[in-house]
Amino acid sequence: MAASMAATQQRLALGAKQATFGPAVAPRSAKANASAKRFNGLVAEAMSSCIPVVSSSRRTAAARAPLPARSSVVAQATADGKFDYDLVIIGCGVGGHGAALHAVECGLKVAVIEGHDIGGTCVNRGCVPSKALLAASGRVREMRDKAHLSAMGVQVGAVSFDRAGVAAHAKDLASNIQGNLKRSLESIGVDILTGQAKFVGPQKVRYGLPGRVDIGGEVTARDIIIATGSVPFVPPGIPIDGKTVFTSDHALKLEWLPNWIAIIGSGYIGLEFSDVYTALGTEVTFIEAVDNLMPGFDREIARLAQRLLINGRPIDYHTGVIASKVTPGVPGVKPVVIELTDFKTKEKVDEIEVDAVLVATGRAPYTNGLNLPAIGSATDRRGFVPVNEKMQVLDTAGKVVPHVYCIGDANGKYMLAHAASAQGISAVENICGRPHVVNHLSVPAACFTHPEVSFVGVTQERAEELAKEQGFKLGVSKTSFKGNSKALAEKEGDGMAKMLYRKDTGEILGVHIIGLHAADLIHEASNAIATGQRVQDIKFCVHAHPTLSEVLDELFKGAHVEGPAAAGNGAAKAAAAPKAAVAAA
Ligand SMILES: Cc1cc2nc3c(=O)[nH]c(=O)nc-3n(C[C@H](O)[C@H](O)[C@H](O)COP(=O)(O)OP(=O)(O)OC[C@H]3O[C@@H](n4cnc5c(N)ncnc54)[C@H](O)[C@@H]3O)c2cc1C
Ligand SMILES: NC(=O)c1ccc[n+]([C@@H]2O[C@H](COP(=O)([O-])OP(=O)(O)OC[C@H]3O[C@@H](n4cnc5c(N)ncnc54)[C@H](O)[C@@H]3O)[C@@H](O)[C@H]2O)c1
Repeated sequence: MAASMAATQQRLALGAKQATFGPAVAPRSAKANASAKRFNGLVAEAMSSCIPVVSSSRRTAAARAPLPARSSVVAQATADGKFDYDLVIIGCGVGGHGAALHAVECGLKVAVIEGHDIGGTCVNRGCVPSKALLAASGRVREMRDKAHLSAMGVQVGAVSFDRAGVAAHAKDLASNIQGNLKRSLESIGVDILTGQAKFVGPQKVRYGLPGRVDIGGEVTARDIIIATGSVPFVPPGIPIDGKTVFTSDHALKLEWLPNWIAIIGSGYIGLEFSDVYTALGTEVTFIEAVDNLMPGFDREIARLAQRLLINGRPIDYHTGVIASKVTPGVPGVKPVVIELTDFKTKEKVDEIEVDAVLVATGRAPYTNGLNLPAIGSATDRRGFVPVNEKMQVLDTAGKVVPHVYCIGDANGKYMLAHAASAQGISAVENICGRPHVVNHLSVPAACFTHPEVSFVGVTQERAEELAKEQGFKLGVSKTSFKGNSKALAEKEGDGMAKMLYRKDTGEILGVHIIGLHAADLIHEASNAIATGQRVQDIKFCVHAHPTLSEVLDELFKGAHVEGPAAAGNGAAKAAAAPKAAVAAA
């Protein structure tokens, strides 16, 4: 599984390289982009329109911007002549894309049906453009940090940036990567069908675009994967005007930089945008329903994150409150008014005025319109498609619907891009008759702030509960970036890593990192969990010096397993290695 995932990623990287050096490079200037749009309907509509948001009271059924692209494809039947395709994937975000690549590798005849833009949220309105904004604004922050630079003997003059240039970087990157994804599918013979798809019966899907008789059709497939993703969730009482009150969909366009922005929600999106905004000179006020900021993170890591990412920056916060009513303003003329209500008592506690509001309160599945009753299924009350651990869709009685799978944000298991892709690969494995289950506890997560925060597995709070429930002794090992030569050379000693493990078996339960390049560092831990490596084994692995990865090396070496498991295989393997090397020589 890890190998096929890596292979998929390699193909993605290859696609990117081809686009960079090959003839199909997307133009970078705004003018050139404009002309490219005329030829690439997929890109054009994606970039110029906003997707619907889900309000808690009403699901916006408004059609996504129409995608004038390919009309219906006349498919040649599968080998047995029974179906048009072996596999049809509804939705071509990163989940659908990953599944399609793996399915072709497994010899299946595949079509994807995409209703809006290839690449979905991640490429067009998520991971990719947000990381471009973080990269550019992070550079501004770094170059303006005179104290940090002068401590290394470096002086810089005034540092300026061009907002439109930063925005163009994000837009161009998304457009490039969207093109790469599309080409990577076309090059291996995946049919890309355009339109919103819905079930019209078992193993049969109809797709099309409102008002476009030239686009659409009906296809049959032996297996179908639903990969329709998610859209921003907006709580009641918050009207989105896209100008002064907006979601990440609008914020990523960086159309203006308010002097003061309130960010509702201090999760991934809130934190990453606070990093972008404060680096570019905007003051931030967090409004968080829970009593502490970053409630989804391990408490100790969240406290340090608060010190590093919040306290030293122009950020204040209100916790334990919700924005019960928001009245949009007019940019530069009239402020936005936010009524704050105590989350527990429901009493109005305050009113604040800001220039803009970013709503970052989670995401809702985009699953309406799929017509699940046609296959005997229905979404749960939050709109997620119910699945079992093999990603097979369940019917209203909880039984497996044959030949239908759901992956990614639409099933709500873990709303991350790489989780969607891993689930897609897993579903294809199951379709091919090789039973497979994704271990979500080995799926890493990262927040790309400066410094980054990353983790895999459970928090310390959850690990303590597990230790009590299951009667084992919990081990906690910690290291600091302050003792790491590479981090100190970079004058980036702020940060820590923490590992939670079972003292009796050495099983790794969770690893949390905050510090320079934490998002890259976490993979040694996530791979260890995925492959069942234990502390007593991994502590014998050798890390290059001086590297940040030694933060993890120390973390593993600092762990102590007790009892019979303590010796592990590591010592034995380490002792055997020289003999093996001699034998090989
Ligand atoms: C601002 C932001 C930043 C993010 N950053 C990261 C990050 O750094 N790392 C990370 O791992 N995750 C990140 N995420 C989350 C990540 O984007 C999602 O988890 C991921 O995109 C989910 O992939 P998916 O394939 O399930 O769905 P999506 O990417 O949402 O794709 C679903 C696709 O299905 C299409 N579709 C929907 N209904 C139909 C239909 N009926 N017929 C045909 N097509 C349909 C949609 O148009 C869409 O293209 C971020 C999200 C946001 C909003
Ligand atoms: N780096 C990444 O991997 C990355 C980056 C961005 C987004 N994402 C994904 O996108 C999804 C959405 O991100 P997000 O930050 O919107 O959601 P989130 O679930 O990470 O955080 C939402 C926050 O909003 C708070 N909240 C909810 N309702 C509220 C209300 N009415 N008033 C005040 N606070 C409220 C919650 O307590 C929580 O802290 C996440 O599931 C995440 O997986 C990932």
